[in-house]
Amino acid sequence: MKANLFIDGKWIETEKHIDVENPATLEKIGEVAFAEEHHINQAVDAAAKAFESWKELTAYERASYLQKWFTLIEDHKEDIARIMTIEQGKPYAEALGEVNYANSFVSWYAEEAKRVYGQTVPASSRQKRIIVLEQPVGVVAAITPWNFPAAMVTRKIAPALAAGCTVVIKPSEFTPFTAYKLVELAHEAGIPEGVINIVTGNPQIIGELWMKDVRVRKLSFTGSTRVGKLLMSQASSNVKKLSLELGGHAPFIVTQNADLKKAVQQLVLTKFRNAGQTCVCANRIYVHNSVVNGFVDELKREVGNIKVGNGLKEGVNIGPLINGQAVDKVQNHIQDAKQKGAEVIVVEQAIEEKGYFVEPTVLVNVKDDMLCMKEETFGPVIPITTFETLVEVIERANNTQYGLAAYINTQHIKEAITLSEQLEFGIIGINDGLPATAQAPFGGMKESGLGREGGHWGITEFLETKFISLQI
Ligand SMILES: NC(=O)c1ccc[n+]([C@@H]2O[C@H](COP(=O)([O-])OP(=O)(O)OC[C@H]3O[C@@H](n4cnc5c(N)ncnc54)[C@H](O)[C@@H]3O)[C@@H](O)[C@H]2O)c1
Ligand SMILES: O=C[C@H](O)CS(=O)(=O)O
Repeated sequence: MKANLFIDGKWIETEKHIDVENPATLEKIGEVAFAEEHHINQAVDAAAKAFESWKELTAYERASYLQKWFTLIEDHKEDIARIMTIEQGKPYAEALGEVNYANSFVSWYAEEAKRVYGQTVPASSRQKRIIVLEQPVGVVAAITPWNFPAAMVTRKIAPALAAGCTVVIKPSEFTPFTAYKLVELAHEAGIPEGVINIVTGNPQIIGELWMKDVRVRKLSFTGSTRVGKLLMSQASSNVKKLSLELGGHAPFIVTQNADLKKAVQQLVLTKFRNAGQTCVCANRIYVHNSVVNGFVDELKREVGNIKVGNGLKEGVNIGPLINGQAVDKVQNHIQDAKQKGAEVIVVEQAIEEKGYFVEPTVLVNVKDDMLCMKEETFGPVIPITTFETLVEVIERANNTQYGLAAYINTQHIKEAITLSEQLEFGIIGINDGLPATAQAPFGGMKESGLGREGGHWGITEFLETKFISLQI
């Protein structure tokens, strides 16, 4: 595979390239363009020029372009899913699911474009009339991660275009081909030149240039909290609007009133999706001490059915991690827990290939001072600890700098409501390990980010509110 830059409606060759590897086989799968400084600035030139006409289209005209893009993504979803599995590693069925999830944002925002309403406000003076408009913010810089190479792209581009904004986007250099394919289809859908521009290269240089460019009025970033803080600092030089979707460290609480079989099913769903490489996966499992033995027995039965391998192979549930650094981090968390007294239960696998694979691992008798209880593990590791009271588990679950997702497993309504209201997280799944959906607000508190993606919340991130006072 090969991808050139796409700027102002044209594919642009570059002298330098970045190799992209298949994390399941470690083979080179292709090379992606490496943007020089003038390309990075040209992308903003193109987006700024296109904004002047794109913002003047009616919401219905923009919606029509998005609908055509939706149809082309649907027609090519198998190709996109295959690209994703080869460059990111997730099993093909999961990749196909992500393409459908990604495309649901395109269809949702094609409709939401038509519901960007203004307001009139009763004036306190008889001589005045108050009108409130919502207008597109302008050129958006979107920077996206490798773990959801399609959904994190459309979750930004679709609402931005629907609102009347234009976009310069930099996907992760680990998984660029999915994003380039989506942009190719947007071009095929007739979305005018300059409305979407995509570059890859040196992330730090691209970020610095876009953050200091005053024509870029909005940064929409999804990635680690570390990089999010860096970009936030750079963006402050010209007070850019910010949407930050950052790291998470989700608690997964199983009370004494939980349906243990269902709780285990939801845990496996949230934990092993994308081999545990999701911002909302359960990272800390708190089980009431009266049910922990039954829970662990049920979990062992469920995890014992999991198969690790190349995501293109039938029956594989978990693919490789994205790179060797990711494997080292996960193994470090496992060794740290073991040294501090955890019991390590590894689900042995017969893995034929030499990729970045990690076997599903359950850690029992986990203590709060272990690394896996404080840092994003981002791998197929389930640390289990116990608790006595709701007050205790709420305090321990909230004792983190993150605030993205949390999970509650109980059949007791009062417990569910009490926990939901007191847990400091932007997304709460009650007996639901997979809450994310295009119509709901996705995002976090504390160091998990700013703003929301999805639903009407997602389009307001790309709008400026203007107050007009008319003296008559
Ligand atoms: N909250 C969410 O919705 C969400 C979704 C997916 C992933 N994440 C988080 O993202 C992280 C995993 O993704 P990742 O490893 O790609 O994160 P990352 O922060 O390393 O990279 C994210 C993007 O930022 C770019 N980048 C890296 N350094 C940069 C710099 N100095 N300036 C500008 N751009 C830079 C990368 O090339 C990539 O495109 C995890 O922490 C995960 O929790 C959060
Ligand atoms: O990891 C990041 C994604 O946002 C997870 S989800 O697919 O949106 O739940």
